[in-house]
Amino acid sequence: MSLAAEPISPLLRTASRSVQRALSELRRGDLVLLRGSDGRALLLRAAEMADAPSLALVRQAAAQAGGAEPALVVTDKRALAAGVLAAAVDPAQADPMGAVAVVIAPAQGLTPDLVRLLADPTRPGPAALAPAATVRPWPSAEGEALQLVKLARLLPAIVAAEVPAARAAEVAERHDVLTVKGADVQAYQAAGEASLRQVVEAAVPLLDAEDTRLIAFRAPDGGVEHLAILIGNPDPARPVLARLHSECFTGDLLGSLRCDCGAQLRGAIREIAAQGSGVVLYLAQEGRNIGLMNKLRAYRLQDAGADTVDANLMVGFEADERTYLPAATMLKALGFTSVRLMTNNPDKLAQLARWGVQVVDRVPHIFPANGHNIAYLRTKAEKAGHLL
Ligand SMILES: Nc1nc2c(ncn2[C@@H]2O[C@H](COP(=O)(O)OP(=O)(O)OP(=O)(O)O)[C@@H](O)[C@H]2O)c(=O)[nH]1
Ligand SMILES: [Zn+2]
Repeated sequence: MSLAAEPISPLLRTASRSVQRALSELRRGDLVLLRGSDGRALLLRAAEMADAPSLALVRQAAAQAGGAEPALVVTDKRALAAGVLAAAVDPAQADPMGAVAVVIAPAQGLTPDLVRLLADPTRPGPAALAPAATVRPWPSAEGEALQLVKLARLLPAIVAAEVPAARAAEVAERHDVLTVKGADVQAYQAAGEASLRQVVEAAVPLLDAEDTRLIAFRAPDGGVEHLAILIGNPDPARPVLARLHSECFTGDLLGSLRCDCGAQLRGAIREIAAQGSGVVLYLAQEGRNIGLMNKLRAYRLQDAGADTVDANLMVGFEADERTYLPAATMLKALGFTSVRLMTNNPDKLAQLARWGVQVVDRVPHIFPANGHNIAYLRTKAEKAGHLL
């Protein structure tokens, strides 16, 4: 078993440091100054925390430097759901996950009510006023700002005021605001996922698989942690029985009946133990990588009639925000270059191959519906192409 010890480049170290700091500022509701890779500068904060005083501060700080009125930036999916965009945007303009930034600049100015109404689908407010919307093709400062709030696990919406690039440093200094570069936001994610490193390995006998070791991986920025659940002693020279499991707090831990995650996790462990050896990768990608809070928002919309795919779009995310680069990195670090993959999800097969892991076989991984998750399973088959 090799230790994945690719040295982290000084460039990535700098990028991840400033991105991580920006995430923490945004989660606290503080301002951040983003120098977009399109050369533009935005003073921004997460829409989720915007109230009257914080909107006033953005407005005043930008105006002082000859900047623009604050606008609201959401994804194309959210703008469509909120009725601000009339038609889908050309996917050629989208970021690598498929999102396009849409800037909404209401003629009467941005108010906390309008921000809430347009950004948060679970908190309806007064009727929308059909404000003007501008599409910003990728890469743009707005697109990079949306990636930041997604990484911060907040609602994918920001309040942003453009300031003249020449005065960006002055604005940041006067208001003691952290500056982050759009190029660093772009570099951060893929590079971090590709350089996960093993931190610790320990024996953890499981009810259904006594001969089990947990091998913990951490991203070099100290952030996300993923686990390999290694059962028995798989021979790396042969295709390894493997399951990629995305974290589901509600299903895995609480036994929620809304999904099939708990049954799939325990079923994978049982099946691998029965066959002798294999690995479950437990990926920190809660809610198809939108985070638990946003998944609960999506559940609210599902309770009001949306399906699991549309609910994600209405909150402003893609239907599925996962990449399996971390999974491929972990498999290779464990010495496994070919797998028999337990899944019904064609995207997992395609992405593993894309990241250099050979999938020699697909093992269906289907469990009986439970009365609460029938619509969820049907939607995965009909809309996400699941092989059920
Ligand atoms: N956003 C969102 N995430 C959900 C919902 N229901 C379950 N999830 C998440 O979906 C993920 C479960 O996916 P997996 O079981 O790994 O994979 P899959 O895409 O179903 O594919 P399989 O390999 O066939 O099981 C977990 O991260 C769950 O938290 C939902 O309604 N909305
Ligand atoms: Zn689940």
